[in-house]
Amino acid sequence: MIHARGLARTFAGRGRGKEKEEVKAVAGVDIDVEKGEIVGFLGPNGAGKTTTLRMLTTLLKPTAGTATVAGFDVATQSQEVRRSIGYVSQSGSTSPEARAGEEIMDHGMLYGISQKQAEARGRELFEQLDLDGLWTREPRAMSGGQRRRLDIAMGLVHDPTLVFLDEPTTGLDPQARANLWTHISDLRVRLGSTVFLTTHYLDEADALCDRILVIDHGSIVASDTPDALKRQISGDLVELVVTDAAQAGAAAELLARIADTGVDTDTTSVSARVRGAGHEIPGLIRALDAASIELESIEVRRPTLDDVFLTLTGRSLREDA
Ligand SMILES: Nc1ncnc2c1ncn2[C@@H]1O[C@H](COP(=O)(O)OP(=O)(O)OP(=O)(O)O)[C@@H](O)[C@H]1O
Repeated sequence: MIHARGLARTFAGRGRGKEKEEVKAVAGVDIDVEKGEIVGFLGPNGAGKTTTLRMLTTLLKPTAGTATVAGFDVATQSQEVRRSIGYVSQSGSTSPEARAGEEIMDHGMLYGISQKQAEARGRELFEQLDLDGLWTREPRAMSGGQRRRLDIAMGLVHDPTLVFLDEPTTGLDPQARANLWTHISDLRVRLGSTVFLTTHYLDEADALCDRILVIDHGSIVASDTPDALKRQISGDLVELVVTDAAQAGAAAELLARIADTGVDTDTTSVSARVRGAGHEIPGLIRALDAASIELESIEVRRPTLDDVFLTLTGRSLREDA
């Protein structure tokens, strides 16, 4: 559905001095997305997510590389690409004064479907996306979650085989986000859609996506299932907090015996990654006890996607987001 090779975009710097330098927003990415996949495109602010999405949706010309989307070339067949895809931008596309139903019908007709078809399809999408009873409501009088679902309905009214969603849940409360995840997953079940979405949220990518592409500084640094990415991290994070900072060194020595990585010590806190921590912890506690090291707490944490990101890029995605 999406096949990009060496896709790149450079922007001319507009400022003075260092700001005049070119910005390599996307530095030559290869992307393959197959039919029916839900793929998450993840990365911190400024990593190149929106620029890539805008190139794939033909809104921005690449400075190098090639891409086919839904079987059409983004450079030479932009009309065909646009007719085959739905694109829901970060800001949404509804006008606050229009009525929701009119908006969706106008949008369908813009894509060349008849008024009758647009109304039938629009009403069907309202039902599927829990927007029943809101056909004549103005988008400005809707909740954030309802407005975002209306944006998605607009992106789907012409039955695209491939949908691009740019940060679909940013700004929504946790319940509205989880609700939207269900609707996005349903798109594939009901319509067989392929979904390519950008997100800052690791939990979103984890819950929703079959596969995750991580982009950092314009390059793709990982592409795999959420589970496989998490498996790349060796071991659970074990963190001990000792009562007396003077005993941290001795605790670090004992932790080092079972650790798969170096041990980090910060005043009273001592941590390291330990493979199979569940088996190793009882012995560690006995050893600490025998050495009369008093613990304030012990915590074991399974690897998260944030750990994957930290390992790949040396930065925490959560901090950046
Ligand atoms: N029109 C432009 N002119 C100059 N630089 C740009 C332009 N658009 C984007 N950039 C730069 O390209 C880089 C990538 O931006 P992009 O919007 O693709 O990142 P992003 O991953 O989508 O970020 P965010 O999560 O904040 O939306 C950034 O350094 C940005 O400042």
